[in-house]
Amino acid sequence: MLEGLRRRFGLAQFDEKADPAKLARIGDEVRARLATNPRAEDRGGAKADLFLVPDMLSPDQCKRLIKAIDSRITRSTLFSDRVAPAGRTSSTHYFRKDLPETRAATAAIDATLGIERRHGETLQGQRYLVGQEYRHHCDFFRQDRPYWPGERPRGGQRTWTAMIYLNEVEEGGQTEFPTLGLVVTPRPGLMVAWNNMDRKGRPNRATRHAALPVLAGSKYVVTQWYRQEDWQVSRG
Ligand SMILES: O=C(O)CCC(=O)C(=O)O
Ligand SMILES: [Fe+2]
Repeated sequence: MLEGLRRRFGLAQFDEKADPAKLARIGDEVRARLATNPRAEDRGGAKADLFLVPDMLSPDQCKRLIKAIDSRITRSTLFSDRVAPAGRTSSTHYFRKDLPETRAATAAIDATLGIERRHGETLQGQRYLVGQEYRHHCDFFRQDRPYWPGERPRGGQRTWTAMIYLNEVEEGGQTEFPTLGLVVTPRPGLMVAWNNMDRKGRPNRATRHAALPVLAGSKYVVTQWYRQEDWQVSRG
């Protein structure tokens, strides 16, 4: 098919690392699991698969994760070339996977979603100070972007995002999903988990979201992104 036609009709070329059939199956499995979890609250409705699950981590676990984040932190980067450099102003911590608090957090998230550890990216922590934010964006990858050849061999497309708030923010810092009409207020231990794909296994733009600016206090979260294939730290 001609490249121009493909682009005009928004048809992505088939890529086995972003395979709609596989992505739809992962979406179905995780949604079915969360839908039968009495602690999970469905907030995505017909537009997206999105659930809230409270008390994923104890207050003590949250405190220890915050301490780890503060111990080693660097300016957050963007995978996307489309978000303005000012669009993500938080700082990031990459958790060592052998630490007990990292293992406890990833085990709890994996078990709740029913996704195997091999699909999980390195667990990240984010810290937002007053004025810091992450403007509206989607977490999925676009195959027509310069970052895709780099992300593709590292496990391919992103499937689910699971984020757990670690503290209460004095003011601001909510996560907003404008298309879903949803604003989530940070609460320690609360997880928000969503499928970045739609039910046909294609990127779901209804999952567009932002971390609203922190107005007072600070905000700490851990974020787990899952990939269609096995996560690879180095390329190959
Ligand atoms: O911190 C938040 O509320 C959202 C963060 C986010 O969207 C991301 O890190 O991709
Ligand atoms: Fe995001």
